[in-house]
Amino acid sequence: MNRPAAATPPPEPMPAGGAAISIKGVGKEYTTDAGPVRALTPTDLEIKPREFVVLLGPSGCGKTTLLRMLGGLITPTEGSITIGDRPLFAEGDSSPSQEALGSLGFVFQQATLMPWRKIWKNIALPLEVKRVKKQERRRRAAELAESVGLSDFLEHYPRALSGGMQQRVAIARALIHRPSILLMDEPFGALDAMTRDQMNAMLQQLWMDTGKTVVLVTHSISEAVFLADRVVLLSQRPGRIQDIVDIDFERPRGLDISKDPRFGQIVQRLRSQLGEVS
Ligand SMILES: Nc1ncnc2c1ncn2[C@@H]1O[C@H](COP(=O)(O)OP(=O)(O)OP(=O)(O)O)[C@@H](O)[C@H]1O
Repeated sequence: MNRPAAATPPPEPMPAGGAAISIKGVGKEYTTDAGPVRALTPTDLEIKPREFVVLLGPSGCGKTTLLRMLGGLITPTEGSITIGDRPLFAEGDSSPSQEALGSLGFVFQQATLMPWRKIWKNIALPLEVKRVKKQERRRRAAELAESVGLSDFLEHYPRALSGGMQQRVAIARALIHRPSILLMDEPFGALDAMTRDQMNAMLQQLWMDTGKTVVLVTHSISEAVFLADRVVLLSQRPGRIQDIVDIDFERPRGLDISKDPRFGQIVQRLRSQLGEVS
């Protein structure tokens, strides 16, 4: 595994003792031709600065819906979301505050790189939009490429990279504007099991090195227990928080932690809870 270096600067300061993300009564009902679809019941959750929270739950329980609302990509039907001390959505807002959006980076299941752009230019794309000078874009892209173990690929094109490497590029791209919070929607869901394990180890190290707050959605119970400080278990649609499980294994966690009997017990507990609701 490529062990990333501690390259990125510390995240933006958060209010002392305050939450990184505060979710109050946030719910979502989609309007469809067949009528309203309630995806998420009004939900409260506080996420601490530098915390690693994993959203876990059965298919269709509203995990992606919640994450996309945190990312300002869709509007809550009710409730409010605050990022640090900045409202992202106040109650009744129909669009997110641009100021709060600056604290957020988003990683999707697909890397969606631009095939005609070199890796460093893919990583630096958000800075190009902000008209940052080329030398500075190149410097910051190289720094982040190092932190995700891709220093040797800056001048390559995406086609030369495996799926896991492309997802590393997507993570670097999401971090290039120095957000304090990283939102990840099944980022490794399309990868094979071995690559996924490596990516989880890389992500844990990156999180430890950079001090970001991470919210990650997954279907995988073992991935959730390996990565999380807290697993937030959502019930079947319409989603609601069914349980919150603290995971207190020491960091860094090695991949062999899955052999620890206590790891197995937590996985089993979550599995039976998921079984109860699916
Ligand atoms: N744009 C939309 N319009 C209408 N209904 C939607 C829309 N997006 C999601 N839904 C519905 O809302 C519910 C929650 O979807 P969501 O994608 O948030 O769940 P999920 O837990 O992320 O599912 P999965 O694990 O399968 O990705 C589902 O029933 C889904 O069909």
